[in-house]
Formats: sequence, structure tokens, C-alpha cells
Amino acid sequence: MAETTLSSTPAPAAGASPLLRMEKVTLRFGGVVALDDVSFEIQQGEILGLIGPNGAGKTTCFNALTGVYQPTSGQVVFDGLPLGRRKRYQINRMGIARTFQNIRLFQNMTARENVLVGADAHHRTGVLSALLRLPRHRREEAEGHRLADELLELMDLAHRADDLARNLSYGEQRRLEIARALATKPKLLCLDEPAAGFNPVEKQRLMDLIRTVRDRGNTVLLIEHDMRLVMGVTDRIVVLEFGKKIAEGRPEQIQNDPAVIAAYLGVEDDDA
Ligand SMILES: Nc1ncnc2c1ncn2[C@@H]1O[C@H](COP(=O)(O)OP(=O)(O)OP(=O)(O)O)[C@@H](O)[C@H]1O
Repeated sequence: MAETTLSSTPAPAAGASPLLRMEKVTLRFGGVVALDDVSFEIQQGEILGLIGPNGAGKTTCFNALTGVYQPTSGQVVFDGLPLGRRKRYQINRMGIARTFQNIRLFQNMTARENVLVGADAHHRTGVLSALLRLPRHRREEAEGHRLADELLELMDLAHRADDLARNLSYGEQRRLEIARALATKPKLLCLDEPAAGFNPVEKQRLMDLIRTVRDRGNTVLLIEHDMRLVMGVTDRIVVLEFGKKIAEGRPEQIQNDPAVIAAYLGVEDDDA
């Protein structure tokens, strides 16, 4: 068995508590063990990459921490609270937002309206105050519009604000998804293959955007197949293979880890 970098993972700052903890999470689909006793932490303010060959369990991991699936055993703790059996919208309100591998926008709504849907999800006032146009609702509405415009600007989409989502280019739609997720004011933003289908220039731009998002105070969990992007933008990386965590560490450690190299080359790591 090749040595992994588990022991060389940088220790969190003294006194810091992780934003998210996966604690011995196992998730089975019938006979398939999609996640097998997986534990890792995401520290506040870091960009963590989640990588692994096809079918390794990355998306299942996202699904476990956004409430799409319940772990068969183990638990996810976010901001000090176990997610338990909370529903997706409740987890979103706790501060976890995500984008999807396949773009899921409201295609017949404008870019701004798509972002406003995200902002609305965060509003505290209900239908009655909306109908009565109570001051608190009006304030939330104005704040939602301000935030939508700020996020469209951030994602370089201000000039597309009034265009229907379906008329946006592929890259613009991907950035709009990120803007919509950010509109829910998440503490943790989970990006599922945000660079899929991007050319090198778009990938570089996305790396800059991810850094900007972190600099705004978000923590980022990134699933991505493009190794240059992952190595270039993440602080730490967790590697899965066949549902198990096989390594964890800084990009330069992961890049040279024999178990990771073996997993990607599809050879036995004893032979590597
Ligand atoms: N809803 C489901 N029902 C049954 N099996 C599933 C389901 N979702 C995922 N799996 C299986 O769990 C395993 C992990 O899949 P998952 O999609 O999490 O991998 P992944 O690392 O995200 O792969 P990719 O990089 O190809 O997207 C695979 O064997 C997959 O077939």
C-alpha cells in the first residue's frame, strides 16, 4: 500500500472549528457502496477540492451534505450542528448552497430573475407580508435587487441582467448558476464541475472568480476533473476512489501521492 499524505495535512489553526465535518459517512445504493466511511473537514475560508476518478463518489458526497441523500451511517456536521434529517431547503438556510453538474436554471426567466430566486429563498417574510407590501418585505425586496445586481456584476454578467437565461452562452449560464447560489448568502458554496466544457481562457477566468468568491468570505468546496484548475485554485484536496478517501493534503502533496497517481492511471498502487 502506498503511503498517503494523510499525516501531512496542515493542522487547522489553534481554536478554529471546521465549518463542515464529514464523520465516517457511508452511503449505499442497494449493493453499491458509493461512500465508504468517509471523513474530512472543511475549514472556514478555505477552497477544498474533491477529486477522484469517475464513479468515485464525489457527487454522492455533495448530495449527502446538501440533503439530497441521507447517509446510511455516519453524519455531516455543519457549523457545529448535525444536518440530521433536514430537508434541502433547511440545509440551504443553514448556509450551504450548490451548483449542479448539469445546468439547472429557469431558462425562461432573465438572468436577474434567476438570481432573485436565490435571494428570495433567503427572505424571512412570508406571502402575507408580500401581499400587503409591508415595509419589512419591501426592504428585503430592495436588498434582494441590490444583491442580485452586485452578484451579476461579480460574475461579469451585469450586461446580461435582462436577457433570458436560455439566450446566455454556456459559460454565462454556468456563471449565472454560481451567482444564483451566492444569492442565498451561503457560508459554504459547493461547485460541481463548474468548468465542464470550458476552454482554457474560461477556466482561467473561473479560477479568478472562485478566488474572488472566497475573498468575499465564502468557503468553497469544488468538484472538478480539470487537474490544472484544481491544483491552481485549491488550498487542500480530498481524493476519493471507489467511495473511499485515499488521500488528503495540499495540492503539491496530492500531485505526488503514489496512491492518487495509481488511482488516476488505473494501476495497482503496490506496482507504482
Ligand atoms: N441514485 C443512485 N442510485 C444508484 N447508484 C448510484 C446513485 N448515485 C450514484 N450511484 C453510484 O454511486 C457511485 C458513485 O457515483 P458518483 O456519481 O457519486 O461518482 P462521481 O465521483 O461523482 O462520478 P463522476 O465523476 O463520473 O461524476 C457510482 O458507482 C454510481 O453509479
